[in-house]
Amino acid sequence: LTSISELDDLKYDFVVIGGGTAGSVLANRLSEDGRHKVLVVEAGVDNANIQDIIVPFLGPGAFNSLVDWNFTSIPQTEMFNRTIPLPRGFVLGGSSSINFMTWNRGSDDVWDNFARLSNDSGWSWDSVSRLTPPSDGHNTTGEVIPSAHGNGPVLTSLSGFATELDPIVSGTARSIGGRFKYNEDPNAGDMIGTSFVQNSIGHGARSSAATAYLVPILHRPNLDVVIHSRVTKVRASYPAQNDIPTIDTVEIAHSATGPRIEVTASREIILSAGVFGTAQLLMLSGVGPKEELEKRHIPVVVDSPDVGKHLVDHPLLANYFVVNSNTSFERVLRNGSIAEDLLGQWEANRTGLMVDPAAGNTAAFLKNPADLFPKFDPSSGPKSANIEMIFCNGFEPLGPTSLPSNGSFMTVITAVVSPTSRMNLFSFISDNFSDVFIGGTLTLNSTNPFDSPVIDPRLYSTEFDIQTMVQAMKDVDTFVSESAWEGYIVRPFVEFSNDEERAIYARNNSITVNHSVGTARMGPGDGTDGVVDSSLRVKGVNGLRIVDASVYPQIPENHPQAVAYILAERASDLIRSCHFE
Ligand SMILES: Cc1cc2nc3c(=O)[nH]c(=O)nc-3n(C[C@H](O)[C@H](O)[C@H](O)COP(=O)(O)OP(=O)(O)OC[C@H]3O[C@@H](n4cnc5c(N)ncnc54)[C@H](O)[C@@H]3O)c2cc1C
Repeated sequence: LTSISELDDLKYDFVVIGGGTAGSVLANRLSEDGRHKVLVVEAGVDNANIQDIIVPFLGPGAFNSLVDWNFTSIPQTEMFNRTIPLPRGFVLGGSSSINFMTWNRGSDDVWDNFARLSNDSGWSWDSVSRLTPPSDGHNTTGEVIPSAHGNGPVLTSLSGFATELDPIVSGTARSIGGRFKYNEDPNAGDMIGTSFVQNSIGHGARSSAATAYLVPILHRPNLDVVIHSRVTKVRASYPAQNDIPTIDTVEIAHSATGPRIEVTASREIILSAGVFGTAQLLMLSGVGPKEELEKRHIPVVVDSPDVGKHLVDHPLLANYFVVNSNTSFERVLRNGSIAEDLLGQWEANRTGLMVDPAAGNTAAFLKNPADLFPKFDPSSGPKSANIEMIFCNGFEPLGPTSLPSNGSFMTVITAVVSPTSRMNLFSFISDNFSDVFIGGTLTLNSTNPFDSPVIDPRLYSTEFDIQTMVQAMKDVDTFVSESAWEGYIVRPFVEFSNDEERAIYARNNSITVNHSVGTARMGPGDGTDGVVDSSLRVKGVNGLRIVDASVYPQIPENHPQAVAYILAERASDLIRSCHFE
């Protein structure tokens, strides 16, 4: 449905707010047995027939377009007051429809850590992906362990277009070993090492939550999906019993000034509006830090101090090298007719450069060297990294540097994947938690649901984060100085003589990997630590759960979309166990 005026009945069993990554999974699982009426309310547009979404190489074309919310951070103090773009999917499938498609389930200790932080052993290591053959059908022996993969509907595969970098990177990892050792399959429980990248791609096209979970079930008579419709508030329709209100009503609008329509849910409302939308909607509905709500004259339903706190993302830096190459992909970015030919090839038989995201076919997840921050490792455990490097066969325009008009390039993307810009200041020095909170925040800009919230990820707000990025830059230099790279690398695009120069460059040029999480995090029991309990129920009310990346109790040290799918699959089981006899 394209308008709320098309809804003929305003009463459902379940209402899912947001038809994004997690919301699409819930829509599917909750409507599966046909006995419950489910409504999905999506603010954004339809995902069908949008070329930048479907063709993997064209993915970045979706940023800053009509399928992107186009959020921007406030000026970042530790980045010379630069503002950082924060894209999010404004479309069915949500961010899974516009992301870079890298597929990491996380190490087993990411999941064990979720279980520890929520005091719920149910959050354990599990599998949800199905591996399909790469588009070029190449022999993948030694690049992936098929038995480590499950049978969920999202199609995942290795790259379908080999690049000259692939054998150099994997060969270097095998010869250098140590921190850079070769890892046959990063999705088999241990992420550490250098591997071939798996993507949420099947048969040369993006596999998103919309294509895998939502579109195939749109015919179900007990499911309604309405797009172009923004939820502006959730509330209780009758007085609280035992002081605990039951949230059962969703207010929806097309525009800031347009009429509000109310829909009720007899069983549950599930908030899956993503890391920015969910926290904003909670606060607009009176669930949030008391002082923040009172400042905006919003009646307090629940004083929930963690709403909008602990926002954290992975800082990203593009490291460029001038290389000897005839195949690096910037020729496609510079010349429209080459791009057209490659698109023609993709349309004809789903082969060629367009079948992969330009994100690179190989990546490494590394621990910091032991002497960088001795005895301090904020990651989830020994199989989770501090640093990621992604090797891209061309110039990735990620950050303020524009594509030079000539020359061939390699980009090595580096990221800090265990950032500490999320903690209390002293929490990692001793067990004495301090009140000095240094994590990122999301707060309201106004009470208008159509205004963007104020987003402050506080990138590089700790010494650990900036020094880890400097280490990552030096790790790249170490890796590419091995003999396998001789004759290929001409020179680094930017030369550094010391770590101070590296740190300044990182602060000046970093963006994020778009992995924001944590604004409504999960906490143990019923206490005020955390917005939701380990079953993802909002503390202090009945009838409302949150299922999306905002509930992660710690940022996973990997690309987080697969974590959202797994989270939503388990949430569906939890909800079904309460309501499905
Ligand atoms: C540009 C980009 C690149 C990324 N690259 C990768 C990658 O390569 N690999 C990886 O693993 N992860 C990647 N990620 C991260 C990953 O995609 C997200 O973490 C994940 O998809 C989040 O899922 P979600 O369900 O929490 O939110 P989303 O998928 O963002 O879903 C939220 C949905 O709610 C809707 N919504 C919001 N507010 C409202 C409202 N008020 N009313 C109605 N609907 C609303 C939104 O329109 C959206 O559809 C990337 C993200 C982005 C943005």
